[in-house]
Amino acid sequence: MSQSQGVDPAKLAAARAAVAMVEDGMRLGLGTGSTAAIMVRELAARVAAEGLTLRCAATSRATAELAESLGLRIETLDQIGWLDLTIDGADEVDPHLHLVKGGGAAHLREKVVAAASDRMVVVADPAKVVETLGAFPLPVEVLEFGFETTRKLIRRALEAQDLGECDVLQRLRGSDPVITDEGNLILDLHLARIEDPVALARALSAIPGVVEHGLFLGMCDLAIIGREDGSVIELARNDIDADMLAQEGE
Ligand SMILES: O=C(CO)[C@H](O)[C@H](O)COP(=O)(O)O
Repeated sequence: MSQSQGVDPAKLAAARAAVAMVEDGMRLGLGTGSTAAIMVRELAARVAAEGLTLRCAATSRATAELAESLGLRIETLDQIGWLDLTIDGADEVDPHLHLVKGGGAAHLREKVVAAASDRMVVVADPAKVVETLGAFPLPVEVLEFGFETTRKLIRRALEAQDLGECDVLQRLRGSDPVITDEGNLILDLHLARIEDPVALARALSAIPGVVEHGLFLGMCDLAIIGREDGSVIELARNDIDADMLAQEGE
């Protein structure tokens, strides 16, 4: 299709395999991040070549702008109502297809869109596949109002889960706070390992100033992991085995 020069071959392979799943007439959610951006370019090229009729909702302003610049029409989620398929990237994917997302500060809209989709397919490179979530700092979108109080409550929740030693750092771009598309702030939780993502998700969601955390549990149906040689591995839940992890760690 359209792109390939200078594009990460593993991300491109994953993006192409996901775009091959798109059928005429589908209602699609378009993810955010570098892999999702490659997917959007591949999708736009397919639409142009085959004249597909699609309805698309974007998970961020950045994705909406990219898609529209490539000729894809973006509608709001409410205009479309429900989606057949969302294709998005991830920062980490574990053997249960639990995800950490939000490296691009878009996990709030990404979660809303994924929750309104029949299927969520993740596109990623092998570095994203982990046995245990947590090496990637967990993004938490929080309200500006009471920001320090919310940070304190998050620290308390982490202490209750024996994660009290971890840094809880505000995400900055240069010296300015990162502001999300919804006008909120991001705290990154440097946890190293998340032994019990379900318990952590529950504890974070119970804090009023937390708008949304980056744990996506039980939402992803399929992860397409691209490889440098252009091949892909498709992982349904519990398919990520020790062999693959060992191989990718070499
Ligand atoms: O969750 C996300 C944005 O909020 C991205 O999907 C995630 O950060 C992966 O991005 P990339 O494909 O650039 O590695």
